Amino acid sequence: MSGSLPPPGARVEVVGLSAAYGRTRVLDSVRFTVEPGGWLAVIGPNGSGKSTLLRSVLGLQRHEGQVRIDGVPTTGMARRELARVLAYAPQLPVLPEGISTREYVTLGRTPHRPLLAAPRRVDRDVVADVLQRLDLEPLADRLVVTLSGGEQQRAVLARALAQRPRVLLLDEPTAALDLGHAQQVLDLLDRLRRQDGLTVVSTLHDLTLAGQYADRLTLLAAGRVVAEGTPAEVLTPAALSAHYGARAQVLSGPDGLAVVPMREAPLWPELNTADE
Ligand SMILES: Nc1ncnc2c1ncn2[C@@H]1O[C@H](COP(=O)(O)OP(=O)(O)OP(=O)(O)O)[C@@H](O)[C@H]1O
Repeated sequence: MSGSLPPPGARVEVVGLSAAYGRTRVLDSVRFTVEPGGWLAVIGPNGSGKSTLLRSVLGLQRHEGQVRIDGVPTTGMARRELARVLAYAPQLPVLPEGISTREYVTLGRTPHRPLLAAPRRVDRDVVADVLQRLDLEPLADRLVVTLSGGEQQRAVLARALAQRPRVLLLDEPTAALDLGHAQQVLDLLDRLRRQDGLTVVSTLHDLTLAGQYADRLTLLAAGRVVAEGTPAEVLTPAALSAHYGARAQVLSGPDGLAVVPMREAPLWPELNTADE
């Protein structure tokens, strides 16, 4: 991103993070560290606490414990200061009515420009750059609420990237994307972290993509970290069986691991031999 590179990424430390909804505890003493330029994928079955964890890191969710950015607790940072460091792309964003995709993405520049000031040249340049990188130029003047689900997901990511954060928190960034756009988005994030040192923390249900792109995985189950490490250390058939109740093979290839679901063995094998 010439002339508008994000500043180098930051170290993120989460220590003893717990959260509850009412009396129900959904995160229990979660701890992880992501180095600058690292990519941590938080994985785990439905309801294991992944979104709550991201929202807690952002300070959008009441929690106990501490989040530190380059050693500084986020509780000591002003909202605007935090927004210059951390950006977030939620899983189910509520998009504003009546504004174009370009205007929506420009909202990402808010923490960087003087209050109430119109977008400056640098803001317009950054927005044009991310619109182009995410194939959103042809949609830039459409009302953002009229975009398809996958287009809206790219617009939300574009807004987060326009913020030029040092740390990007992504909740299921590829959930609504077709395979080509999922790879385009993940490849872009991969380049940003390798070239510019952007730190990425994402949830990902697609374990093959998690294994290909993240360098560390944290597996949550019922709000606790039950495994952490490299994809090869965490993505084992035994862990997938124990925590997802899934039957899967884990294959290793040049681009990393692939998690291949296995069908249940047929109850009546002779039905599968009809054309033998
Ligand atoms: N606002 C809420 N009030 C009460 N319970 C909630 C609320 N939001 C989430 N929960 C519960 O907290 C637990 C963790 O939810 P969370 O959304 O963090 O899980 P997740 O791992 O992101 O799930 P998924 O993979 O399905 O997106 C779940 O049991 C969920 O039902």
